[in-house]
Amino acid sequence: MSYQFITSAKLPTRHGEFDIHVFENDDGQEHVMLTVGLSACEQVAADETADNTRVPSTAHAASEPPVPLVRIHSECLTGDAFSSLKCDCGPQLNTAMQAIQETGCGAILYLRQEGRGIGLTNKIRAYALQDQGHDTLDANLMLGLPADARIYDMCGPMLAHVGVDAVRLITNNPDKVAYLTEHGINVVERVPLLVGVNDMNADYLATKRDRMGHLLDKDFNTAIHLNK
Ligand SMILES: Nc1nc2c(ncn2[C@@H]2O[C@H](COP(=O)(O)OP(=O)(O)OP(=O)(O)O)[C@@H](O)[C@H]2O)c(=O)[nH]1
Ligand SMILES: [Zn+2]
Repeated sequence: MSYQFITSAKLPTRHGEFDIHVFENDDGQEHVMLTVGLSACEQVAADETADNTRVPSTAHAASEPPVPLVRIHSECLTGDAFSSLKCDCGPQLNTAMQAIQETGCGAILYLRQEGRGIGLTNKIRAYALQDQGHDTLDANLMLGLPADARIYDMCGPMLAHVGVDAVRLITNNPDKVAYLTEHGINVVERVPLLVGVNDMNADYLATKRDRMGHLLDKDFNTAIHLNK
């Protein structure tokens, strides 16, 4: 599958101004990236290269350009748009946008892989099974669907478009770290993100921790609580 950059524009948000970039794959599926400060990061890097012969190495290290803070976020219509309490997606998205604005250098890759890649209709079918008491993993399996059908091969081309080959990745999901690392993107740091825990999603988070390998501790409190 190949991914083409289509267009970009400014996007003011309540967290600050981003650039929004749209990409399309061969099937016409759209993925979106929000960026802030990446051209500024590149400018620092370019200045560093130009000054390299004159700047002592310690000073050079001190003024290294920041590694962009990046969130790979999978579409969740119910959480991102409708403030669902069944998951943590909405608070994760907002917190990541805020944190990236605060660092001044980073990106949100908003991947159109609703319902961990099974699509909205199947996710709502899975929710119906969850209403009957099944957990998030079993509900997918009972529908004959994979636990997680997502792919991440669009991330490399999207990041390359803005010159990023090293990231501080905001995630609790080790699959994302592994995928990027295996595909030539240096994950300098994993930044845990735990926000939006409530009585309605505590079991869901526990299932992700206990059955899906997500890096959340017993009481959900080892992850850094970024701003809510
Ligand atoms: N099939 C299914 N998908 C869900 C469910 N709840 C949330 N999702 C989807 O799960 C995706 C988000 O994945 P998560 O497992 O919450 O988190 P992650 O992206 O793997 O990991 P983090 O980077 O730590 O957030 C979004 O596409 C949601 O639409 C559910 O109960 N069933
Ligand atoms: Zn969600």
